[in-house]
Amino acid sequence: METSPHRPHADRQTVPRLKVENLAVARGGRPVLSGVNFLLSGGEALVVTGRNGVGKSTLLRAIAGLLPHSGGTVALEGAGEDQELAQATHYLAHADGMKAALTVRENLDFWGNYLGRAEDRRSRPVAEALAAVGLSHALDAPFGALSAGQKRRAALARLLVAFRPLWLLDEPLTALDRGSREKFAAAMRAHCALGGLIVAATHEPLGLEEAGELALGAPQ
Ligand SMILES: Nc1ncnc2c1ncn2[C@@H]1O[C@H](COP(=O)(O)OP(=O)(O)OP(=O)(O)O)[C@@H](O)[C@H]1O
Repeated sequence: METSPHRPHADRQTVPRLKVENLAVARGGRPVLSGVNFLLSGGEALVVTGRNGVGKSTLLRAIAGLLPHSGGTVALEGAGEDQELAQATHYLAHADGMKAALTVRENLDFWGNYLGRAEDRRSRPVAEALAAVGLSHALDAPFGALSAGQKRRAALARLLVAFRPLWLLDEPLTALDRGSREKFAAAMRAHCALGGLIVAATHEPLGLEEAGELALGAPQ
């Protein structure tokens, strides 16, 4: 599957490139993906579509290095000196990765420090990240007391508190209302404008008109 997404304005000085070549992945001993090819450069987004069970989450997990490849290669070039793909990636799946008893601020402070926010000037302060997802009012609320959509917004703010060039997003819009979706679309556009890359699996429009599409076939 080949695709060449549209390329909006990005910081061209250190343009990272995600190169996926002839990728094949099996699950439970059964081939799920084969012959997946695409090239994504800093500033670009790719939306992965396809029916339930076709392998969208499998593709994201394989790119993140969480599933072995039965063939092909995944390489992130130019993300930073000696930077491994894992250190250059935010992988957002269904779990929120937050502690219920800690406040939203405490959770995001933890993640920002753990993920090395000080290492990149594009990392955003916690208050700014929460404003970007419309959750400023919940800064000091325990994470466990948030609604499903608010929890998702806090998880999305985690992407912003420590800049990492590659975002792998699995159904990022789950539980978000319309206003939150628009805010997150703006955050994704801002990430691309900073030279970031986004690969997102979704059944719903992300609000990124310039994104390329990788339509996985062979419905299960
Ligand atoms: N842990 C597992 N062990 C074996 N097979 C699995 C496992 N997880 C997923 N699969 C299989 O891999 C295939 C791809 O699953 P995947 O979750 O990647 O699909 P998807 O396109 O993301 O689906 P959805 O739209 O429902 O989220 C499916 O046929 C599924 O049954």
